[in-house]
Amino acid sequence: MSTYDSAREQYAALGVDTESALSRLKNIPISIHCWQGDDVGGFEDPDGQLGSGLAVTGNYPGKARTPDELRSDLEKALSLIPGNHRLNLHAIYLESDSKVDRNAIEPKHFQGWIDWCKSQNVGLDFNPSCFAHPLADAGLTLTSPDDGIRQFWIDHCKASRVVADEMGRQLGDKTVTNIWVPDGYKDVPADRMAPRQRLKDSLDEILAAPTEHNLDAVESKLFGIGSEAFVAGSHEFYMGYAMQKQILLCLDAGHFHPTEMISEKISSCLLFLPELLLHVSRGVRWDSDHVVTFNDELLAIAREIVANKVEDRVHIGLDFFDASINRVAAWTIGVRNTLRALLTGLLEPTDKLRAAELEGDYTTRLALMEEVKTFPIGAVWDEYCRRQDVPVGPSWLTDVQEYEHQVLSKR
Ligand SMILES: C[C@H](O)[C@H](O)[C@@H](O)C(=O)CO
Ligand SMILES: [Mn+2]
Repeated sequence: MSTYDSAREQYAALGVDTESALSRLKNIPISIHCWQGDDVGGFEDPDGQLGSGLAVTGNYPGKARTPDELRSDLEKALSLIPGNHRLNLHAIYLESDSKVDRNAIEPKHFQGWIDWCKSQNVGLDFNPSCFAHPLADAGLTLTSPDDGIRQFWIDHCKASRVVADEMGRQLGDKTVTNIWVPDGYKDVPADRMAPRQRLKDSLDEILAAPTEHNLDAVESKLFGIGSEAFVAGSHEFYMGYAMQKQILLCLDAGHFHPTEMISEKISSCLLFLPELLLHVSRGVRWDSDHVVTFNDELLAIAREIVANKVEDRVHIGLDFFDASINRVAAWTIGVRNTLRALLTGLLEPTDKLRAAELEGDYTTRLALMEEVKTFPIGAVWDEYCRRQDVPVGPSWLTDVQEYEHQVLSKR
């Protein structure tokens, strides 16, 4: 008997069908963030500085310097990840022979990405980039009291929605467009209301035009480097805004107090919002954007999605950037972990756990939850990788090392 057949029997005895878990997993796309591939650099300016509270540490050789290099690295990662996924692109990854400022971006500047996504059977998500720009140096974009600066960023976000709508149209899909702005203050503000009023007014203007192939999302944050005392786009702000407009709220796992978990928020948010976007990340003491590991919070996030059967309402994006390790490996580790966590949730005996809970039998609930933790999820995962024709176990690392030797080390 194969290890998979034996695992299937073990799960079946608990009332869990491994085959239906695998077919559900196949239909859950992960939106893979392009920015892990080049340390959030983009292709506007090779010497551009990141800033706006975003920081990437590490100097691992071989980062992508051009769109073609980034696409080649993504193709390598995709070949090691089971399933069909999406690409999450920032506006700074545009392609143009001449300088295009952010307020002038057009779909044509992203045609190369759209065509690549089509060729790879990959969906596409988008983000205006309200950072790493002289007009963001003061740390204020959509909340700026300077009308000219504020209008510039409003126009960038409007243009981004036009780009996203066209991406969705060409790919026969809906593009999720996520707005995150760094705006805040290092020290205690004298006025918390006015910046938030300006943010609300800016968003109202940005979202006024209807789109057909685009879903809007807004992302909150507790604090950033340089905005330790106040961030205009707080959780309460965006939760209220998303509810009022019935748009997507983006929950980034690194954007809350370190003991505050987004897994706990998913069910509450979905009672009041149509859909959610997640930025699955891993903060270590702060919003440090480490590669996601197979830890308790990742398991809890995945479990909330599949146990509640809300995978069609929760868009799963990744958001980490580690420049201290091989970047293709970073993607591969993060996406494989996220899928493995979803599979773990899909293999949970949810019906039995919920029945025990309803009967007030918390002993059975706890006992089953603990026993299932050491069930052979690895054998089911390996079977999934085998069926999807991607490397089983850690053998993918040899592929990445070979790619590093042949391609990355020559950059
Ligand atoms: C580059 C990303 O969009 C950015 O990380 C944002 O999503 C964020 O999480 C900022 O802290
Ligand atoms: Mn994020």
